[in-house]
Amino acid sequence: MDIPRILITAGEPAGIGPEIIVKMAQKTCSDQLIVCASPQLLHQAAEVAGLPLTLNEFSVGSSPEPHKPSHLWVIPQELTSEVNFGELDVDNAAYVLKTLKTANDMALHGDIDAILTGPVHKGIINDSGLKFSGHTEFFAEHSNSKKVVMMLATDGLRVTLATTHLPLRHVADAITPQLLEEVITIIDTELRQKFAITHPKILVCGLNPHAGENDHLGTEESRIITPTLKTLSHKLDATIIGPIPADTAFQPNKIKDVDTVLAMYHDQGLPTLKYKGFGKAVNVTLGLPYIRTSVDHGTGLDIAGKNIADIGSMQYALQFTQDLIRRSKQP
Ligand SMILES: NC(=O)c1ccc[n+]([C@@H]2O[C@H](COP(=O)([O-])OP(=O)(O)OC[C@H]3O[C@@H](n4cnc5c(N)ncnc54)[C@H](O)[C@@H]3O)[C@@H](O)[C@H]2O)c1
Ligand SMILES: N[C@H](C(=O)O)[C@H](O)COP(=O)(O)O
Repeated sequence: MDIPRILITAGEPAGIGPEIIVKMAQKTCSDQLIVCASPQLLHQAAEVAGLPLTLNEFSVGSSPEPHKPSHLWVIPQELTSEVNFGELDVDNAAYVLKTLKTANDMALHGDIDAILTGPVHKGIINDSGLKFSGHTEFFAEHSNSKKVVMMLATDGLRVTLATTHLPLRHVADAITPQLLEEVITIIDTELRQKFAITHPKILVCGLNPHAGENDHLGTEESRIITPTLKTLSHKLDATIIGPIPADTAFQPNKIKDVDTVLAMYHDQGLPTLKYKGFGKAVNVTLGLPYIRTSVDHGTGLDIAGKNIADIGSMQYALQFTQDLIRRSKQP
């Protein structure tokens, strides 16, 4: 029997990532769960959670085994500094990126079937002198992917983003025909391949208030978005609707039969998604040569070490990852 291998990165060591992994490890799972993290940190998180944990070092040549509750396979990575939950430490930033690089390399090499990432803290990584915008951009760069797309999904809504971790003042300049064409083509392809949707329906938000209000509140819609959507409607076998004013794009009757809402920027799309589904949503990167998913939340520094972190999103992301793997293996 083919048992998929899912590699989980524990993320920021001082955040809630290690705790939610240890909590999730108590559950059953038909796939093999491997964690790339410091073993000492995972034991520290198990102590905080008051839960049993047995770690075994993972070896690529071993036969895959289904997950055993309270056990985890581990790819050890050394921390530089001891961790106090809730307290960021620049000295451990390189450790975080090493876990991501290890996951990327193993996925490219076919040693694992998917990567599921725990939350990282972008700020502390940059404070350490290492340039980092997010997992999405990191994995795109390290897998040599020309373009990738961030999607967050919960039951009844998938939001995709034309731009990701970009300062708001740069967003308008980034919205070009080429960017929209690349992004929408990836969404169209991946909705078919990863989600088995035969004729994708994509609702595209405008950039400006009221989608530009006939050019009185911005011209990106008439100059860039509308003509590009027209071209793509002829080129792709997909229904592309828009640009729709973002303030009403998420009305239930508008989204009820669309496969994704494409927002022009991070905080145009994600607040709605996180209002609807925080704690039961997943982040997935479209356009990578491997499957990569993540939780919908951040490092939760305010609750780290308190044993109150909820594992809902981690469980949702795990189930979603398993579904993606199964679908990818279907002929
Ligand atoms: N997947 C990722 O790596 C990811 C995702 C989002 C944010 N981040 C990063 O996380 C850091 C902190 O971001 P933030 O404070 O805006 O968002 P956050 O998600 O860490 O916290 C927002 C609020 O939600 C609560 N919360 C988060 N996860 C929870 C859980 N599992 N159970 C219970 N409560 C939970 C927190 O306590 C906090 O009150 C930032 O550096 C951000 O960039 C990373
Ligand atoms: N944009 C994501 C969110 O708000 O949930 C988060 O920052 C994580 O992004 P990456 O997966 O690129 O790290």
